[in-house]
Amino acid sequence: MPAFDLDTELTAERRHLSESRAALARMRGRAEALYSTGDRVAGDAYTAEQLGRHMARRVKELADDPTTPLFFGRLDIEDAAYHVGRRHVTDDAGEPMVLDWRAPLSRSFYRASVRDPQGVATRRRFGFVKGELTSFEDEHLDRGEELGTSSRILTAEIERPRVGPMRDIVATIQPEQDELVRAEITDSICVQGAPGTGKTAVGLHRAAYLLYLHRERLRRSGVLIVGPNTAFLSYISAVLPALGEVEVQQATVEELVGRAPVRATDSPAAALVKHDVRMAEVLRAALWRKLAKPTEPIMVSDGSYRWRIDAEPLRRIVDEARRDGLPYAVGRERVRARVVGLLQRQSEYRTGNSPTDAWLRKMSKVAPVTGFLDAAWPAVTPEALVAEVLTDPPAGVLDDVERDAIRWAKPPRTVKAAKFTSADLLLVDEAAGLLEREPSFGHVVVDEAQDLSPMQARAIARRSEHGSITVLGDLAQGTAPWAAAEWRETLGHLGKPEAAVVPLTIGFRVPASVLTLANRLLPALGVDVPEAVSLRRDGELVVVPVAEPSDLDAMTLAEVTAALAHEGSVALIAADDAVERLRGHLAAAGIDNATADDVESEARVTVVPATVVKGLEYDHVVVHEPADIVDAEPKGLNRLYVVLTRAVSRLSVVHAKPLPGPLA
Ligand SMILES: Nc1ncnc2c1ncn2[C@@H]1O[C@H](COP(=O)(O)OP(=O)(O)OP(=O)(O)O)[C@@H](O)[C@H]1O
Repeated sequence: MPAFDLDTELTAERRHLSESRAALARMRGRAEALYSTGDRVAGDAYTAEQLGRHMARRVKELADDPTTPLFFGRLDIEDAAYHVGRRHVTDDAGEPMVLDWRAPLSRSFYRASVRDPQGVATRRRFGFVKGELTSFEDEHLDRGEELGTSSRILTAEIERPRVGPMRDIVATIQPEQDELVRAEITDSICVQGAPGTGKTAVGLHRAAYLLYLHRERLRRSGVLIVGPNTAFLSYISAVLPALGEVEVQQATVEELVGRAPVRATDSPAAALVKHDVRMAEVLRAALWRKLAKPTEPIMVSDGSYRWRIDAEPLRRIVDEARRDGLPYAVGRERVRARVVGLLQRQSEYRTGNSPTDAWLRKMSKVAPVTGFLDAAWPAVTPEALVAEVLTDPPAGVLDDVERDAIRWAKPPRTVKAAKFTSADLLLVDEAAGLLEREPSFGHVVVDEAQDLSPMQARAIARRSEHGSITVLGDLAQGTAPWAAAEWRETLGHLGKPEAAVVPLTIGFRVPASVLTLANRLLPALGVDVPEAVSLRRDGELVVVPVAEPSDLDAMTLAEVTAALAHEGSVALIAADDAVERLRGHLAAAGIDNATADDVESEARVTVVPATVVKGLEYDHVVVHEPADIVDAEPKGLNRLYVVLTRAVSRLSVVHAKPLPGPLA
């Protein structure tokens, strides 16, 4: 017989939950009241605006989502009980009722063990159904009891059906994940994890953790999440707001570098050259080649005076600015300032007066000075530099075949009229980085990083130069032509060669039976990565061979229909060129279906092109003709590995052609 009565205990916990909810509502009420009086109490318009922004964010942060539990755990430490939840809740006297999961004390909720109890006598996990507290589970660490991954509540959380966008995992972060989430802000880390090991979850929770611990610093510099496509970004978009973090930017690399619209596409050969790291060298050389040794003096008439600077000091100024390693445009302004400085010295010497600011401004723009600059250190725009390189790719770094591959067949008449491809915009971004420094984020999380090209990685490096990064990926899921085969090189391009590579191996998504099938592909993928071990013993795998190719679509439709009999989301994944046809079949059969971008859709079936499904997950996945998915691209087997590892509960593989080699 336990020392306490379960019902009484449950009732007490429910009471604490409702009292905490009420306290949170009062906190929000106070924040709202302050928000609405903000402009009256603030001294001036600027302070009012700042205060208004702060309070608006605070009000948003304090929103209570009735469908998620306000707390999910409790620690008993030396006769005191601490409830651990999504955010701090205090009573009217300021006493804590719920501790934020990121608070130092909460760490023990995730890390304490029998071996290292960290002062915790009992750890309690709560079970919830639709926001209602329905059960709890105790581990008496002081009595040597520990559940680990056999916790019923953890199992239920992992096995729950998936609907809608990704959810947070604060209630069940595992120790190996927690170590990454709570790594120091100065640490850049690279997480190599098999499918479904929680890489994305870890990255997002680390962002939330760092924002909590270093709020002021990161508010100024910002936190950025980089994902592979917009479908993925909308899938993860709800996680940070649910954790109270509403000010994190999310973008694809294309969006980061998208200063002009994409108006053309590259041939595969051209794209390969443009994504190659040697393009950085090509652009750098093309830019600095523009400097010319000054050979003429500068002569400026200024009223009745004439000033002169000889070619020799001008050469020195240019050389020094070059040696300082400044970005190009900054160097140009440095040279201008030094020239004006020399003119100023002459004027002071002759007139005995310090010149005015207006005089200095005038001198910096007089024709002899700008003429000298235009010859010795000409102004250039990033677009113009790239246009120049693509019009006539310089020899030296690239071979003739590569130069031909990227040469514009028909150069545009003006730079403005240039039709840039998405790879060109990366080059423009690289060029912009040579001209001026990008402001750096405080922390950047990069997901699916195995697919970054060197030039994409450099675009991210420019935005995280003074911050740290969390790199998430799986070499086995690399599908881009330039996908990494090992992490060191990518980390070098990302500007963090020293980042530790840490593996995650416990799989929370894919059931063991499905993982066993997908793992058969691993030896053929040409990378050396640890396999995931699935925590999930449930799950089903069905392979449906179709004898008559003309029956393939109908059999696929039948599998989707059968899947709908179960709870949860259903994805039909096919080679990209089959997607429209299959959507047509579903529509004709009256089955409502959505595209992967549309996370708000009510439709239970999503039809996803194989090239878009990375990072996503569905309860039931129907894969249509794997051989076509493999044949569609050079890294088709890697793509198939991604596709097969999207299923949370059930996977059906429907095929008329023979299954690809390793699966047959
Ligand atoms: N500690 C955990 N508790 C409960 N669920 C978890 C935990 N860790 C991960 N999950 C769940 O497992 C699933 C997979 O996680 P996530 O998408 O982060 O994996 P991933 O490693 O990024 O996968 P992929 O490589 O396929 O993109 C998600 O539904 C996530 O919520």
